[in-house]
Amino acid sequence: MRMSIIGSGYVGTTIAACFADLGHEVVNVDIDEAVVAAINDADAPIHEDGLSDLIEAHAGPAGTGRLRATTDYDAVRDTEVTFLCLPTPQNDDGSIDRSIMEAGAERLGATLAQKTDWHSVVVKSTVVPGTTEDLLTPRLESESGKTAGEDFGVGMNPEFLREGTAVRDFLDPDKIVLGADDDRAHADMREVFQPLIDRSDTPVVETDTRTAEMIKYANNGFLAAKISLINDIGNICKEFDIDAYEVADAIALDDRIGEQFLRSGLGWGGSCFPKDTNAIVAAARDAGYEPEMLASAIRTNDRQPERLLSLLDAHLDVDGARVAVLGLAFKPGTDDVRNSRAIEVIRGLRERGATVAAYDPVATENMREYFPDLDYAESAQAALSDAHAAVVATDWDEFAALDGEFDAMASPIVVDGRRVIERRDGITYEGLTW
Ligand SMILES: NC(=O)c1ccc[n+]([C@@H]2O[C@H](COP(=O)([O-])OP(=O)(O)OC[C@H]3O[C@@H](n4cnc5c(N)ncnc54)[C@H](O)[C@@H]3O)[C@@H](O)[C@H]2O)c1
Ligand SMILES: O=c1ccn([C@@H]2O[C@H](COP(=O)(O)OP(=O)(O)O[C@H]3O[C@H](CO)[C@@H](O)[C@H](O)[C@H]3O)[C@@H](O)[C@H]2O)c(=O)[nH]1
Repeated sequence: MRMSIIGSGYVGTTIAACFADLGHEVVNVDIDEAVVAAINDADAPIHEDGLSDLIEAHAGPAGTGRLRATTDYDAVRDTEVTFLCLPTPQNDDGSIDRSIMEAGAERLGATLAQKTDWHSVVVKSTVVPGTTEDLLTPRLESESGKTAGEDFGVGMNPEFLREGTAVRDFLDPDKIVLGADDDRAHADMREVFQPLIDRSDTPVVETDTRTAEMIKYANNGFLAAKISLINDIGNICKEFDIDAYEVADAIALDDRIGEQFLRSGLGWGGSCFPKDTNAIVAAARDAGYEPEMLASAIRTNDRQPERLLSLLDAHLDVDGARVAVLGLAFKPGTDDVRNSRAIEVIRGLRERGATVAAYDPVATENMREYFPDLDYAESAQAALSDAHAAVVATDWDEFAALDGEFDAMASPIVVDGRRVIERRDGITYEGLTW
């Protein structure tokens, strides 16, 4: 199919390259000229495993020609289906800011006004239940002068990919959820995903747009709460001098619990769990329901960085000390630092008067936007050198291999928020929940 993808960030770029790989003809539309230029030069604008290869295969002069990018919304006119992958950031009260989606729908609607044939619009962004039906469809209708369900279709297809494994997750998903309020939009979405469905036997859930929107929040809320629950259990374990990882391994043997998302520690960050849990809590409250469990999951998550710092306080007067922070990305495999727990750790260290030496294999440039004046090190070894303590905020594999590097510390105190360093002779080691 001929597809346009509006918004070329972590989701839009990944799915555009993957859809091109599945045989579709894809154009990415983004307002950021640097992103557009990168894709047209066959470069990945973000760090994501496997993405460069796909972009190189399909974009640029040497590619198949199935992937290109532009800043011009008119490109939509030559396509049959458009995916909206625009950001839905968090407002101060936790609710989502729908203004970017609204503006995108308006521009898309104005473009559709000039189209004579059927077109389907698919909302890929995470939006609270009712957003597609009550806000985006009316904007598309008013700007295009057309009627949804008659002249164009509207669907909602939540995305479940994880950063760091985005390409793999998209091409081998656990499920595909197709929400639409009319049959033709459902059929168009199915056609787009058919090559994927055929090759991977993926279960497809067909539903209406509101339910599809809610499935996304339920999925993320459940997973975020699962981590908060294991963190709560982990904090209890720490008080009783029990290893929470041994406990987690045992409960994971119960099929009803399962082994995934039981890694306790510094908690969940990223562009999704914090924003999405807050958004669904705000939406529930707005509707008159107090969601105690989800609100509590957020509170548990919020206090983990301070728990880590208080473990450090027990070993060192941080005021005036040099503290190495190992890991800045919100998880390994990505350069994304949005809502990274490292941000809270660094804030807490600076409030205590520490000098922070920070290191991450790929996320340093992005962290500079939050903290321009940290001492950013070129390697873990350089960050550890002369440090009075180190805290581990991201579970990058390379940190597990650190050994003699600890010898260069002024005092070898390691507080591990991600269980990545082995306890060893010669360092004072403190795990957050073990
Ligand atoms: N990041 C993830 O892992 C993930 C996974 C599933 C769902 N989601 C959801 O997908 C949506 C997009 O997330 P993301 O992480 O890809 O966002 P992002 O911030 O990485 O990218 C958004 C892109 O949209 C562009 N943009 C902004 N306004 C625009 C406009 N008016 N027209 C065209 N382009 C515009 C920006 O330049 C940017 O490149 C969000 O709702 C998010 O919650 C994200
Ligand atoms: O056992 C675990 C697993 C994860 N995390 C943390 O949880 C956060 C989120 O991790 P992960 O879910 O792997 O990454 P995301 O890319 O944020 O993906 C989540 O958010 C996306 C955006 O909505 C969804 O599409 C994905 O399905 C959902 O897993 C990170 O800070 C991890 O360090 C833990 O602390 N313990």
